[in-house]
Amino acid sequence: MAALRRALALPAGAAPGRRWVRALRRSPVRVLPPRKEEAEERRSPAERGPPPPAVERGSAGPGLWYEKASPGDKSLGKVVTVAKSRSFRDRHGKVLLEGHRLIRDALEAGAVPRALFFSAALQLRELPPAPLKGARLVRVRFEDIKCWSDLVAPQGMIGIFSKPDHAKMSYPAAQLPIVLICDNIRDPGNLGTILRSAAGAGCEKVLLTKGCVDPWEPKVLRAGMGAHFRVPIVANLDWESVPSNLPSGVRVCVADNKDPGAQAEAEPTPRGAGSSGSRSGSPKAPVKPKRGAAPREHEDEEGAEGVCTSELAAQYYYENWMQSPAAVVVGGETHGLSPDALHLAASTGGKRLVIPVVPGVDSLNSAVAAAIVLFEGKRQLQRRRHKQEDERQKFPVVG
Ligand SMILES: C[S@@+](CC[C@H](N)C(=O)[O-])C[C@H]1O[C@@H](n2cnc3c(N)ncnc32)[C@H](O)[C@@H]1O
Repeated sequence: MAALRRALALPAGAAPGRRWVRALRRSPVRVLPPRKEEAEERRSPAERGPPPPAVERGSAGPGLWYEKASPGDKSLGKVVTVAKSRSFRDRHGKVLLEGHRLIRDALEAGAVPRALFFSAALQLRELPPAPLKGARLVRVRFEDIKCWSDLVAPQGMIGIFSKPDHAKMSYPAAQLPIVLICDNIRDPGNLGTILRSAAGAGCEKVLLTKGCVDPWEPKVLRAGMGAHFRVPIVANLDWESVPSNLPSGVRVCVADNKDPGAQAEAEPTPRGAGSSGSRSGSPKAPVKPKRGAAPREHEDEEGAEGVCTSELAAQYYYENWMQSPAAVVVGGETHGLSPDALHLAASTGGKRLVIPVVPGVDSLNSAVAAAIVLFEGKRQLQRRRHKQEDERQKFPVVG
């Protein structure tokens, strides 16, 4: 039991599940006698010193001791499988990170490693050594890591970290005063791609409402390509707590695929029979949903007393909307924008931003829509800054 607990970097006394117990029974990992080991865990890494002589060990630098897993040790593979599960993340507040680059990014941002499995001591030397001193380091065969890995090209390194707390991490300075809000994004590939775009645009932060896929799921991490350590992510928010995570005076806009300008053009037109397909009309008029029609997010669930979301004006995304600070909501793959998102936008004087698409195409992928709107926000901001700079140069303040 203690062996698996140690491998999963769980505190002494943590109650492991049945799967772990089964894994432990088959574990040939060599450990200290349990009681002694648990006392050992309570000591600081500095007090602990090198691993006990019962464990074959090596050194990757001053004070950096690692254990060598014995050949044929199957238990570590199980450890990795368990550590990939959502229940492990939720119950123990730990996440699994794979790949040298991602692990280095995590360490540099201040994430706390608990256990690290690696295949070459050289790789370990390329990581910042200080945070590693508190972690259990285990050298395993590259072949084993390849078996456990989810990557197409495994990099020989897998780590178990405390689930990063955005408030305690350090990120590159934001370059775009936009908070992106993900409203029920369920697909891991989409969420990872959205995070990557938000990090690429230099967003302030990303809020994930309850119902979004867990950002620490391996597929999200994979698609995120390191974005998790470049932009703060606040997950699992209910809509009541979204406003307290936004800057004051923010205007919340929503990316909306329901283009009112397109409604009049529902009939398909043969290719070449008219313009390029994009609409010339403006979507600006607020849309009032018809009573009795299929429930649409614009309907006000709170009745006449609530915020009238049907009054949320629509405009094309390339028309001016960017003001600092801003927030943008992108809707989920299946249901699109939630009534809560529309309420929040209406209550902050926000707009619906429509990316026009050709007739017959219902919507874009949520990650694509998010990227288009974010980078357009960035373009508008830069254009305004350049204009202000030009004006300053044309009319310098004398005095
Ligand atoms: C796949 S779409 C949602 C489709 C959903 N079945 C619906 O009809 O609402 C996911 C989200 O991407 C964004 N989106 C997709 N296409 C868009 C467009 N043309 N303009 C603006 N946002 C768009 C919206 O936020 C939308 O809620």
